[in-house]
Amino acid sequence: MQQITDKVFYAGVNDRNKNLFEGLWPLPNGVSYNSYLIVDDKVCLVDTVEVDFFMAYIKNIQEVLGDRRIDYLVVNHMEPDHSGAIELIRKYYPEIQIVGNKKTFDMMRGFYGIEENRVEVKNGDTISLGEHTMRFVMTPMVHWPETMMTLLENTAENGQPTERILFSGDAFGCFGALNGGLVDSQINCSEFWLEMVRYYSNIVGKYGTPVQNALKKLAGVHLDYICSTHGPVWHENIARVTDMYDRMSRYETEEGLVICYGTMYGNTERAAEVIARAASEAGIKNIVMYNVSKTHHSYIIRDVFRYRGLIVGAPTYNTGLYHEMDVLLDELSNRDIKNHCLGWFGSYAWASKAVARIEEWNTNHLHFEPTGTPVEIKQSLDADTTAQCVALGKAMAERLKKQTL
Ligand SMILES: Cc1cc2nc3c(=O)[nH]c(=O)nc-3n(C[C@H](O)[C@H](O)[C@H](O)COP(=O)(O)O)c2cc1C
Repeated sequence: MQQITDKVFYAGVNDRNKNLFEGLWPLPNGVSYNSYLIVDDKVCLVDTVEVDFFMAYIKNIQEVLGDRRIDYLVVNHMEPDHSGAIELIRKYYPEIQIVGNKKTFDMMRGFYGIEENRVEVKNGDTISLGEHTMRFVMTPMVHWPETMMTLLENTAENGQPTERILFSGDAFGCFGALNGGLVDSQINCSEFWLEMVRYYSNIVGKYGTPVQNALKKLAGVHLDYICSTHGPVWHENIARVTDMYDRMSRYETEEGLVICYGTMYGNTERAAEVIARAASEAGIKNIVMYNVSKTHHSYIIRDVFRYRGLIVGAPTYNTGLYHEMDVLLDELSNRDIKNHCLGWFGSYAWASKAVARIEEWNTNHLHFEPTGTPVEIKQSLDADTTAQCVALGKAMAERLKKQTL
């Protein structure tokens, strides 16, 4: 049994079996589905877990509660990795009242056919559990329309709560199973920071404005714990994770460059090496390079959220753009990323299309600031195109050094 405060317990589970979260995102270190129990005069369960883990989950709950019944189930988020166990929870606790907002219940009807024992809440509504009160904060599109957060406050005599716990749904969550420890102060969090960026950039990244709106609603509220639905409970690092969310949702980046290329026979790759060397010589320290066919795109997208500069290059393939690069540019376009510079290059053997196609992606979808002169390499690098690659790397470095976008 894992306890967070005198009244709040952990009931979640770890998934070290799944290869791809949402069928898309690699889980090298697994993932946790977090669920919490508030045990006050009334008992409240906050979110559930993916249904495959139900037997482990119900044992966790019973370990905390014994035969005690659960009065409420708060559903902060309807994504099935958190709502999947609702139907089974209702079988064990048939009188449980489900707390959600109007959109939660629209989805609950569609996903699970549940229409009864519902308590509908709006932004700012409260439910008292005894010594603690739950306050509901609507945070639509972080990252589904029904998303909300639940702020648990103790009922202080002078009206000023002395303890606040935010059950934040997927916000502030990250990939990575919990290996024994739960609260950040009990564990070495180093592996979680980049995984939080990867989680945010790939899954929530499109919704910067709704995240900013949510952060505004929480501004000035002193929090003692943030209990998200994936990864550690934040206690010591609350300022760090809220600052990370603030910066990521404003698409704020560090000085740095992602160079990403597709290649079959190495000519495009050689050009990427020349560009990287030139950017490095011009003073850029943070340069990461990826072969788009080798590295899962979620890691590339993560680093695009970290660094302001992006240079992409790929061969022409069947009168189009090398497929993996097309896919990556589509994925990046889908995330409404702002405040970035883009350079590009490509190679071909008889009729070039790659460079034009990358430019189309940028003009029509990405809208990054075009930086440097694109380079087209026929068959292999020669002195001319080598010099153009040097110029492209240098131009990007100079642009990144200027800071403002
Ligand atoms: C299956 C295939 C399709 C290709 N299609 C085209 C094409 O439509 N137009 C063209 O100019 N070159 C085409 N090429 C040639 C490559 O674009 C060219 O050799 C390029 O330099 C390869 O870059 P790399 O050495 O980085 O793999 C094709 C090559 C392959 C293997």
